[in-house]
Amino acid sequence: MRMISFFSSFAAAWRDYRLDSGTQLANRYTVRELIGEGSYGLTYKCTDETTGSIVAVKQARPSKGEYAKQLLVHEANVLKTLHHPRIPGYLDQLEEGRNSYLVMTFLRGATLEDLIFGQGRRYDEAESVRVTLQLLELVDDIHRQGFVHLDLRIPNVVFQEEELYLIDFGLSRGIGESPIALQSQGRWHQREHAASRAFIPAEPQSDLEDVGHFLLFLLYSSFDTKRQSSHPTHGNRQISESSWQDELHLSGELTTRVERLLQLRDPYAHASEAIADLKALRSLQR
Ligand SMILES: Nc1ncnc2c1ncn2[C@@H]1O[C@H](COP(=O)(O)OP(=O)(O)OP(=O)(O)O)[C@@H](O)[C@H]1O
Repeated sequence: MRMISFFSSFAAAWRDYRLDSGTQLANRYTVRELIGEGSYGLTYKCTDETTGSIVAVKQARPSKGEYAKQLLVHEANVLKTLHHPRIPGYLDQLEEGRNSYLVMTFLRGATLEDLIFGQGRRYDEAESVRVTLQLLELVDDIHRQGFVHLDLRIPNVVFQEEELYLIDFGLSRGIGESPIALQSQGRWHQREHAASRAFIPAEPQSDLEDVGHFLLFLLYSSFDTKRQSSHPTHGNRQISESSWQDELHLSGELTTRVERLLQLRDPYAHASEAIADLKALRSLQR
């Protein structure tokens, strides 16, 4: 059994080899460096030789087969429809050999996950609310365009000069739309993050609940330095809901807002309602 798992991870690593700097894709995009990787994609910073501009090229992770390709095509379709200056713009799609690629506008900056866990950035209550409001404004706009993101997590939020951007629309769906592309998947996919998220209702409330977990992550970033007891697992969306109230010692006003986002009481119906409520809190904090 252990030999099988050794060989399957070896095979996955071999199939997911990184493209070297200088590699040309479709005689147009020159790879400069790998900028990030997730479970389903490897993203490269490339030069578009026809325009001279820097672009981001996301490759469907070869070891994840057809499923990663389906997610990439889905993401491309979403980005073709959705338009916002704070999300990547769709540029192109390529098939080369057995590989599929999505070309999009390049976002400079670091993900919130890198800022908190890599650079030790801390967010106090006021800053956590300010950043969450930036996210909610963007999410509200996405909802108004008829979509839900459904994967609002700190690795999917990028900061460029203190401005917030959102990436990874692979799990995004139209509001009310049924789950995508899981029909042909083997059992091993069922345990994975994307599969576990695929059946979440495509409703604005699902995103608002994720925003609640996002806000807790920001708040826990300063809790970490103050006390050395329990803290959320790296990248894990499920922070213990029974304990954060005891651990974080938030003001009553902020606790109520987090609970409403997490749908533990009187849930917000729309992002705009949460925005108005957090803005009211911010004026109390001043
Ligand atoms: N448009 C972009 N500009 C700059 N960097 C990007 C862009 N898109 C993605 N990245 C980088 O690539 C990384 C992986 O991208 P992404 O999250 O879309 O991949 P994924 O495989 O779908 O991830 P996940 O496992 O979270 O589903 C990101 O964390 C980010 O660092």
